[in-house]
Amino acid sequence: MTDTTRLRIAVQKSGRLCDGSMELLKAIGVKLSIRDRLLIAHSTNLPIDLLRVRDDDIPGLVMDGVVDLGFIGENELEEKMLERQATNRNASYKELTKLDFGGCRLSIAVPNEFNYQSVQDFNGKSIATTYPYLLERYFKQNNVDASAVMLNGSVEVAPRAGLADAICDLVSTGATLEANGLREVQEIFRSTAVLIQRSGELPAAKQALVDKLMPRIAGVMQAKESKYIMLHAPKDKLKEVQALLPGAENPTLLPLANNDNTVAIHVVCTETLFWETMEKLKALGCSSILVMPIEKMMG
Ligand SMILES: Nc1ncnc2c1ncn2[C@@H]1O[C@H](COP(=O)(O)OP(=O)(O)OP(=O)(O)O)[C@@H](O)[C@H]1O
Ligand SMILES: O=P(O)(O)OC[C@H]1O[C@H](OP(=O)(O)OP(=O)(O)O)[C@H](O)[C@@H]1O
Ligand SMILES: [Mg+2]
Repeated sequence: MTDTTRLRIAVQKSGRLCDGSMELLKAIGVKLSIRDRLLIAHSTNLPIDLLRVRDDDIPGLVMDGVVDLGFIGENELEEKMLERQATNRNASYKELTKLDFGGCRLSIAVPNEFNYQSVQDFNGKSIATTYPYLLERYFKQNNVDASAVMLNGSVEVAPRAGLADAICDLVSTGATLEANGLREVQEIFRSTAVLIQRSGELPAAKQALVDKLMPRIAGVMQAKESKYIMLHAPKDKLKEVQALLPGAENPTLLPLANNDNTVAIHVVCTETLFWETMEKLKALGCSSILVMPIEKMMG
């Protein structure tokens, strides 16, 4: 019998979302004992079980209430939602937070020799994709009469293999398209990984655990974007120096031994400090400029 008191979280077993999800769980203090072959992994320090599955299965597991939470790409989530709505199955869930990994776009791409002018060029054409519902919604919105050819993998070889005129697939750097002689012509959906929860109420203890973990997730993501900055600055340039530091509030000013004209500034910046800004600080007379990563943050 499965233990229903433990929070069940679905994660992709291997693939583009796996590292981001597992690193995040580790960073928020969930210790896991993973055995590669096994579908289920138990946390050794919290009442959490991980279900390690193919990403396609995650929206359905959450919508059917089989798991409490799931890490999933918005593209897959939206596709499965449309599919379930079309077949009168429950498609509800709650989005807890967007995540800072899994960023990509779903785009239509055509062979380099395809003379593309506008989306109307797809009338009467066939497009290979793993996301037929998202693609059909897009064509419907644009009054295009095209057909989707469903392929679960190797979508990018479909035009060369004579299976379709164009493709609609995920793109990040564009390297896959380029390697297959294809050109991105139309973005139809922008996606990032998200953490979702099943709809309906969780038992109080599970909800309390989710409520404890969510600020930790926010803290980890905020820490990744933030930097701890230390520098020495001329006292008479403090205003100018502060104006250059992105998202910095209330810096700490510390006196320096045997130097009345200079102070040390310690500050947390909520954005990356670019080389250009460091060069401007130097030009103002600042020295010993250090930019350090922050591991965790709490308000
Ligand atoms: N190039 C990319 N860069 C960033 N994120 C991506 C990229 N490709 C896909 N993703 C995101 O990661 C999710 C999983 O992609 P992946 O290629 O690992 O899926 P898959 O081959 O369907 O894996 P599975 O075996 O679990 O079904 C995608 O649905 C998308 O949200
Ligand atoms: O624009 P790019 O940076 O080239 O990324 C896009 C590729 O990444 C994903 O596949 P992945 O590499 O995860 O392999 P898969 O096809 O086996 O899922 C996606 O399905 C594209 O094929
Ligand atoms: Mg998949």
